[in-house]
Amino acid sequence: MSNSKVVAMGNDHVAHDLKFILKADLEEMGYTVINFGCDSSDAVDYPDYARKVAKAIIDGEAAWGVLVCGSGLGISIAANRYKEIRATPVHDSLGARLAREHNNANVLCLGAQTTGTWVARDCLKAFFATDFIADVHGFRVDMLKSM
Ligand SMILES: O=C[C@H](O)[C@H](O)[C@H](O)COP(=O)(O)O
Repeated sequence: MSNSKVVAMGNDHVAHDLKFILKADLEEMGYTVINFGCDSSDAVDYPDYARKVAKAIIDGEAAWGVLVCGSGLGISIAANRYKEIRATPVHDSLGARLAREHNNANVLCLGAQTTGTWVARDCLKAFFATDFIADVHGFRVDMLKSM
């Protein structure tokens, strides 16, 4: 079965509320969501959740990831430790669109403390509505793969 409509989600304790909102949006958009995140305010460590989502993508369980922490920064740094992951922190829908068009990002990172709920939802929609423009930008993404 194709995993192209499967999204792995991960988040820390700061971001469980936003995670559930984005999960519902993704399901409404027709995606199956695997929730690897934490579901409460009890303190956890964002690298653990970035690792779970990266592993799901590397193992072929999901094609996409959405990671949310306070800033969207720590969790993106953690996810980008994995060669197969192109995780981009995004703060508006233009950034979300360019992350797909130019960078072929496979993981969207959002900050629950830095991006309002409606902007985050807008970013999500833009990210998942946009295709990579491989014929123009593919050679640079290939360069990333070889680094
Ligand atoms: O980049 C890291 C994230 O913003 C974390 O959500 C944040 O560091 C968690 O901080 P605290 O444990 O103070 O809630």
